[in-house]
Amino acid sequence: GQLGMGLAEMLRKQYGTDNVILSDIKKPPPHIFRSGPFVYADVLDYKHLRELIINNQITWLVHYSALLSAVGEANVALARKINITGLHNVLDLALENCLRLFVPSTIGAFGPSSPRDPVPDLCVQRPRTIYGVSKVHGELMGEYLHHKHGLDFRCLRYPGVISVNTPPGGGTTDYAVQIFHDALSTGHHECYLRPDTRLPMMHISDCHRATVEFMQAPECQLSLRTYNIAAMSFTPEEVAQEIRKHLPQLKVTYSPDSVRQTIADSWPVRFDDSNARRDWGWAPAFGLEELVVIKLVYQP
Ligand SMILES: NC(=O)C1=CN([C@@H]2O[C@H](COP(=O)(O)OP(=O)(O)OC[C@H]3O[C@@H](n4cnc5c(N)ncnc54)[C@H](O)[C@@H]3O)[C@@H](O)[C@H]2O)C=CC1
Ligand SMILES: CC(=O)[C@H](N)C(=O)O
Repeated sequence: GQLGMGLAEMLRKQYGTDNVILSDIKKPPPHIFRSGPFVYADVLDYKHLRELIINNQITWLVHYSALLSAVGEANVALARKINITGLHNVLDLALENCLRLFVPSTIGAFGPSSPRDPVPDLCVQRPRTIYGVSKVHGELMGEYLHHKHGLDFRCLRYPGVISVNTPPGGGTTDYAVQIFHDALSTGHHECYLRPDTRLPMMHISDCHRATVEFMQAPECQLSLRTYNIAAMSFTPEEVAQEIRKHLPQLKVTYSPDSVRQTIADSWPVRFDDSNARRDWGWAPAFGLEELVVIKLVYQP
């Protein structure tokens, strides 16, 4: 997906093009296919993953494959398979082959009984989506294998990521990507969330940088294996208002979708990322103002 392609690009700049293999079950766009090694790999195919790891002398594994929150609710059986069975395959392979393993978690790993403003790293986690349940399971499995067998498992809970202008994978925070696309094309965005729905968000470049910096942090600096990372929190109304500073004609109408609104209402409104800041020096570069400028003026 979007996040994997961007992260591969960043890692290739640091570690060399041929030293980073991108994989998916979907065909990437031609410029990605040409930009470095790409292989087909299904996370449900354990033997094939093992073959890839051994034949390519893999040392780090970044596991991004997942069904996101809204799509997961629409297909729970598939989400369970990809998000849980797929994760188990990856955990076993990482342990077996002494790989450093990164798996992202999400604001979706919290639920209505978690503190929401702000949510700390350690608190009640009772999410009500299959996506959230699978992510909490991932956090716990990774930490368990770290403590029991020394697996170098690292996990960041990402906010909603504002990626480039391509269709996102069916999440609850996708409107925040779509609204920029609509602002620049038709000038009209129909939002599936209520105007006052506040959620933690992050520009994709901050997300990639956090991931790489966290992966590179010496183990002795980490007091946790799963950290919240934050950059900004906004509502549809606030982001629309900020966009109108540049494109005053933007029109936003609201037609809340009950599935995604219910999910959003159960998620944190703000992330407490003080542990990430203290332990390995996390600091975001983009707030709402900078996000809107880069999206509308430079459009990455
Ligand atoms: N985009 C966001 O706002 C956030 C993303 N994350 C996490 O980051 C990761 C990446 O997210 P995105 O790139 O946004 O999602 P995405 O939906 O764009 O990408 C997921 C990728 O997984 C692939 N996939 C599906 N089934 C597979 C299988 N059986 N084997 C191998 N690959 C398979 C899909 O083809 C897709 O390219 C996910 O784990 C997600 O939970 C966490 C929080 C926020
Ligand atoms: C925040 C996420 O994990 C993802 N973007 C989603 O909305 O499902």
